[in-house]
Amino acid sequence: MAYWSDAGGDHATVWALIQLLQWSGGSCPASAVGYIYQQEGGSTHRWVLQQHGGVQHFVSAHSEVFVLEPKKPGDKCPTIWLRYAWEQLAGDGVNAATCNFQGGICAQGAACKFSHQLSQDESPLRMEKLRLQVEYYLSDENLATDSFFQALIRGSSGGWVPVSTFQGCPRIQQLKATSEELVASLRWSTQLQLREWPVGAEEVRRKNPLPELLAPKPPEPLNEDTLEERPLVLLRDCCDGWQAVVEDLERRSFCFLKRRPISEALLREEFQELLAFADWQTLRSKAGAVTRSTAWYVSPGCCCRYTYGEASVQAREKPEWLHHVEARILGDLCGLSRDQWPNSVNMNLYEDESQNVGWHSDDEGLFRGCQTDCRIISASWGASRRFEIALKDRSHISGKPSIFHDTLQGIDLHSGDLCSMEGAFQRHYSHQIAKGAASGPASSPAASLEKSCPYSTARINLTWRYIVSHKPYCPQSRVDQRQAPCTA
Ligand SMILES: O=C(O)CCC(=O)C(=O)O
Ligand SMILES: [Fe+2]
Repeated sequence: MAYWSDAGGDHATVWALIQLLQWSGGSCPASAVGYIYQQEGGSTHRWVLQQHGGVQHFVSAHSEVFVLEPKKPGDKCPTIWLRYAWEQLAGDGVNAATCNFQGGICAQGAACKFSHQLSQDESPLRMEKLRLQVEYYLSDENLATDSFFQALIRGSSGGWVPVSTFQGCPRIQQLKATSEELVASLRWSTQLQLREWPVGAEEVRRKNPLPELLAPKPPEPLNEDTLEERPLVLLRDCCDGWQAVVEDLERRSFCFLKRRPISEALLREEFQELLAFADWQTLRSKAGAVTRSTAWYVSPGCCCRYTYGEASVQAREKPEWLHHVEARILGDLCGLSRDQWPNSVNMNLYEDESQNVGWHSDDEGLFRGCQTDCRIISASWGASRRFEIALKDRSHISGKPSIFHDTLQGIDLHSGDLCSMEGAFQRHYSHQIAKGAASGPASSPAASLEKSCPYSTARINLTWRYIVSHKPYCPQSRVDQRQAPCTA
């Protein structure tokens, strides 16, 4: 049967209390935060409370289990966890006013013996990321086409999936989640049911019936010319040192990588120069959070603005100070003569790993990247970040542009690395800079730099592209309709 014991505030404590609060409609006292509940077989808290005559009866009969003492120094204040739980419930449409624990803010003040610090790994944001990712794997949307999880669920008794399975999934691997963290995050799921017994073999399942697996879609006709039919000058034809990340002849799509060919000292100097001199504009999400900063430079005579979603950035003429960076990268490392240099460069500044650019292709009309062969050259300075690419899934069930998750591959871009996207890559593939750090060890000795130097945490990216279709208001629209030099 059930047993109860006191143990400082952990996830299980909060989860049990939330169950209590939801069930009691708010009559449970705010101080009822110091117990942990476990039961062999993993029945619900609600059932046990019912057996004990309801919350009020249980609280008065077992007052000894409601203690507000940390078990060891550093145990986190249960009310901190409660605050996030409260936000979670409020977000899910539960009337937060019925949760009678003062919004989870610790009312003890300095008298509270618990710790109020949360490490980054325990942050509610990370928990939410993990939960949302697992919920996605088991969602109607994913299971309509994901034969792996369909087979696993159909083959298991009761539809249970071991939590450890998700550790094999690319996004979870990228987040470096432990099984314990996954379990902790899933306690907050309203879509999934978690079975926590036996410990170490926890399982999760959908609350709703499994959707049908849709027949695989017939492959779209590719309609791409072969390189023999229509030659394409690739950067690897211009100079050595490029390794293929994508060499998809069928789709005429290419992505190449050139690892850092220059000294750390020079990279750091260039980073500082770009940081100080570029005309950075902050981009924000709809919720107001800074996603990254950007700067946009074009060749003389052009005034095409660059548009990101709802933000539009004014063009600046490529400045003098940029010339030596362009000469090193476009000239020395890409083997391009001056007249072959791209006529625009977009700069991105990611101040830390929470800033990113989500899945997209560089399909702006300016570059005609989805209509013609398009060469894009990108270079990195500072912190390493994960560059991910995947085939586009245009007819995704969600109706929104999406990717084929099983084609996702990623490379770590370190300081000094060059990356290219060429041919019809923008038509067939999407790319992103994922949130979070790169997965492998950084090749740059960032650790040896001063702590305060943003070079160790921030990343600057320059992306060179050819504007081939100027905006109607730009004077160049009347004079310059040349093809990008990659089209032979
Ligand atoms: O930061 C990067 O490496 C990629 C940036 C990018 O994809 C873009 O600006 O379109
Ligand atoms: Fe891009």
